[in-house]
Amino acid sequence: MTKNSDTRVRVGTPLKASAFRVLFCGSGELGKEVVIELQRFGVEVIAVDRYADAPAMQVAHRSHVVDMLDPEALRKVVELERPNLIVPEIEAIATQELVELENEGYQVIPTARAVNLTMNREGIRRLAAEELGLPTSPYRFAGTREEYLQAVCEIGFPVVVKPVMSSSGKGQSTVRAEADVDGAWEYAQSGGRAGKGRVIVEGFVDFDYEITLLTVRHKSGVTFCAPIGHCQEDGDYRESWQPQPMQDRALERSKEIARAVVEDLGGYGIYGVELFVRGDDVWFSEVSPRPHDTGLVTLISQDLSEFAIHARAILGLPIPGIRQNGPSASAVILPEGDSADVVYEGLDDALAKPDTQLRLFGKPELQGRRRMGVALALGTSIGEARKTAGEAAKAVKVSL
Ligand SMILES: Nc1ncnc2c1ncn2[C@@H]1O[C@H](COP(=O)(O)OP(=O)(O)OP(=O)(O)O)[C@@H](O)[C@H]1O
Ligand SMILES: NCC(=O)N[C@@H]1O[C@H](COP(=O)([O-])[O-])[C@@H](O)[C@H]1O
Ligand SMILES: [Mg+2]
Repeated sequence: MTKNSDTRVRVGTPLKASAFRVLFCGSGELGKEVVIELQRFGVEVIAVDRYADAPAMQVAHRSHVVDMLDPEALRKVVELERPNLIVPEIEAIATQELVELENEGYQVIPTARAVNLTMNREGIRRLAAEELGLPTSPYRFAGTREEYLQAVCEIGFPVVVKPVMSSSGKGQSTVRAEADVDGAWEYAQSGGRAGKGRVIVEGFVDFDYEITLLTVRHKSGVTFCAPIGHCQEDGDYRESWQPQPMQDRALERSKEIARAVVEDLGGYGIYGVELFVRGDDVWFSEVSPRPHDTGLVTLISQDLSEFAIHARAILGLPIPGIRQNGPSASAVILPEGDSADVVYEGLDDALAKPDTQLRLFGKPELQGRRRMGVALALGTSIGEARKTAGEAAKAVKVSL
C-alpha cells in the first residue's frame, strides 16, 4: 500500500515487490487481531516477540524471536525487514531506539514519542499531570527503597505501587497498611516486565467506576467509541462491557481529557484512554497507544472492532462511523498452572447460546496465571451480557 501524490491509498501484493510491510513489536492476543485485520487488506505482516509461536506470529507472514528490550537486537530486525510501518504492541520495548529509527525515516505507530512516553509510567504521568494539567491521582516516583518509603509516607495509605514499565497488573499492589509496605516494593522489583527499577506510588482514587475510552486519531480527525466499563483484580482486567452508562457531564469530561491526551501524542491509530469516574469528576489514569485489552469486547460490540479501527487508521483509511451493537460483554479465560501443551474443552457448552463468541489465543505456554482466551456475548442488558460472557468463559475447561 503506498500513497499517491493525492494521498489516496494503493494496495500492493504481499510477498511481492509492491508489498506494504508492517512489523509488530509484540505479538500477543491484541496484535493477533490487528494482524488478521491487516491480512484482510493484503498487507504483509512480520511479527516479533520475546518468545516463539506467540499468538500474532501464528497469523503473520513470518516472525522473529528478539529481545525487544535490547536496542541493537531491535534495530537489527527492523533493518532486516525494512517495514513501511512499525507497530508497537507491548510496552516492554527499547522505545528510545524507536525514536532513533523514526528520526532515520521509519514510521512508528502512532509516533515514536507517544510510544516512548507511554511505555514508561513516568513519561505519560508527567505529561498528563504536569504539562497538560489533567486531573490524576497524587503520585511520586521512587528509584530506591528509601525514596519509596518517603513516597508512601508523603502520599499516605492506601497507595497503589507499580513498576514504571509494566502492564496487566504485573508487579502492582495496593498498600493499605504498614505491614504491606515491604512486600509491595519487593513485588514491584520482581514483577515488572523489564526487571528491577523505578516505581510509581499513587494515591488510591475511590472511584464509582472506571472506563476505557477508545479514542482513534485518523486521517479525518478524532473519533470516540462508546465507553467501556470494566472490573479489574490484582491490576488485571477480568470483565469488560460496553456501553458503560454515564452521566452526560462525566462523558463529556472524559472525552475532553482523552482528546487532550491523544492530540498531544499525535499520529494515527487507536488509543485506550483509562479514566476513573466519581460523580461528574474524572481522573486520567493511563493510556495505551494501541488497542486495549478491555477493548476485546469490541470484537462483538461494534461493527468495526478496536483492531479493525487500528488497522484502518494506521493505513490512512477512513473511519466514517462505528456502529455499536448494544449491551455487550467480555470475560477472560485466565487459567493458572504450568503446561507447554494446554488443551481446551467445553467449547460446545460455551457457544451453546446465540450471540456468544470465543477467542482462544493459542499461547504456547502457561506458567503461573496467564490470559489464554476471552468469551464475548451480546445481551438485552449489560447485566445479561456480563452473565452470558462469564458463563461462557467458565464453561471452557483448561487441562494442563
Ligand atoms: N491510583 C489508583 N487508585 C485506584 N485504583 C487504581 C489506581 N491505580 C490503578 N488502579 C486499579 O488497578 C488497575 C490497573 O492499573 P493500571 O492500569 O495502572 O495497571 P496496568 O498494569 O497498566 O494495567 P493494564 O495494562 O491492564 O492497563 C486500574 O484499572 C484500577 O482498577
Ligand atoms: N494490558 C496489556 C495487554 O493486555 N497486553 C496484551 O497481552 C500480551 C502479553 O501477554 P502475556 O503476558 O500473556 O505474554 C501483549 O502482547 C498484548 O497482546
Ligand atoms: Mg491500565
